[in-house]
Formats: sequence, C-alpha cells, structure tokens
Amino acid sequence: MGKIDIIKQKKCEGGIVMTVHIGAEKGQIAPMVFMPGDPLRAKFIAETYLKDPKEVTSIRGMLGFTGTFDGKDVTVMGSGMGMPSMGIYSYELYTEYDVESIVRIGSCGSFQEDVRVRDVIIAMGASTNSNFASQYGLPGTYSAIADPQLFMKAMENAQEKNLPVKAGNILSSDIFCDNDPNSWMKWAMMNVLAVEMEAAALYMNAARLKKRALAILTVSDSLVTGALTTAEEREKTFTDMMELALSLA
Ligand SMILES: O=P(O)(O)O[C@H]1O[C@H](CO)[C@@H](O)[C@H]1O
Ligand SMILES: O=c1cc[nH]c(=O)[nH]1
Repeated sequence: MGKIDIIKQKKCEGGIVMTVHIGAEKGQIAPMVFMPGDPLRAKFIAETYLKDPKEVTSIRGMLGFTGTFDGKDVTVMGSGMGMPSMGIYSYELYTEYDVESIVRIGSCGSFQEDVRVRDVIIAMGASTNSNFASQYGLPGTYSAIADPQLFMKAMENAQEKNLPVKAGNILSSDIFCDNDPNSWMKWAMMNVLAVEMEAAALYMNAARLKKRALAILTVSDSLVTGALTTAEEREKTFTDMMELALSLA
C-alpha cells in the first residue's frame, strides 16, 4: 500500500506500446481490471488498496496502475466519461491485453426515492439511449447485461460484508446535461434505478468479445431529491463500492 513507482512510457516504434491509447506493455496489465470513470479515483484506489502499485499508463492523463490485492495481480485504470471513451479502453484491454474481466467502479444519479446518496448499486442490466449497439446491425433491441458469475459473486460478497446493495437496471446515458429536465422520469417509471454513462458500452464489448464485465456504482446525487456530493467525495470516499469491487479479484 502506498507510493507509486512510475514505469516510463515506451515509444510505439519498438512495438512495445500496444495501442495509441494505452501506454502499458503487454503483461503490465492484469487479467482483471477495475475501471472508475475518473483517473484520479483510479489513483486513489491504487494508493489506498494495492500493494506495490506501479503506474503502467498515463496517455491523455488516463492513469492506470497495476499491483496486487490480496495477493492477486489487478489493474485499476480510468475509463473516462461516456460510452465512446469506455468503448475504446475496454475494447483495447480485452483484445490487446488479454484482459478477461472488467469491473466498472462508477458514480451515478438516482432515479428512485428509495435509492439514496451513497447507496451501492450492482447493475444487472444497462439500458441506454446511445447508438452503440447499431454497429452490430441487430434486428431488434439489445439487452446489455452483466456477467452472471461476477454479478452473483458481488451479491454474495456484499452479503458477507453486511453491505446493503440494490441490484437492478440502470441507464447508460449519452447526455449528462439534458435539454429536457424531466426525461429521466420515463426511465424511472420502468424501475430503472439510476443513470451513469458507460456500463452499456462495457457490457456490449464484453458480450461481443466473450469476456466478463460488471458495473458497481455509488449514488453520487439524486435526481429525485436534488442531493449532491462533491467532486472530492466522488474521487475518494466511495470506499464501500471500491472494497466490494476489489473483493471480486
Ligand atoms: O464517476 P464516474 O465513474 O466517472 O461515472 C459517472 O460520472 C461521470 C459524470 O459526472 C460519468 O462518467 C458517469 O458515468
Ligand atoms: O447524475 C449523474 C451522476 C453521475 N453520473 C451521471 O451520469 N449522472
């Protein structure tokens, strides 16, 4: 636990850097990756929970760290905000780094009165208003769902920790500042618990590539009550979610 060694970024010419977005060498990323949207949340998690964390990528400031948790190799890396950003990083991690599982560690805005600020949500499914699935040319509407094994393990571990969690459908939205301030109510009517901006792309990439994915979220604000948390609280204090996610390693 503690200070982070910085591994120097290698140049692409040597064929060492695998992608234009991720500066790590193959082998520097663990098979299981934990992905907050915020790269500074990734740094906080690495410094707080990992043994011998090393910075393995920082291209575009999207920090990633590899270390061990409970004796197991893990990587924690930011995904950035939104489905295009999560789409790029998760695809490259799965395809270029042989990553098997990605667990998103995100914040979200509640749509339901009984889903309160700081509650932890495990996203069984991610509805979306994005066009991400159109790339597959499907003759219908795709249901983006979590990996069942990761989901069940997260539920069991939460119970063992005596951590109350809410499991259900979330909305992965392309829009943070909506022109229609009431549009969320239609999703709320369908018992969607909360809104974030990445899980659906992660779940679709995982499904397409036969990999595993799960999103665990902490409620950072409520569209129902207007309650809010600060940027610093979102970066450093959602520790129940962080610890539950890392328990999946
Ligand atoms: O806190 P993170 O993980 O970034 O998640 C949420 O916060 C950002 C918006 O503030 C979006 O990325 C949304 O999904
Ligand atoms: O309201 C919110 C809070 C976090 N993330 C979102 O996308 N929306």
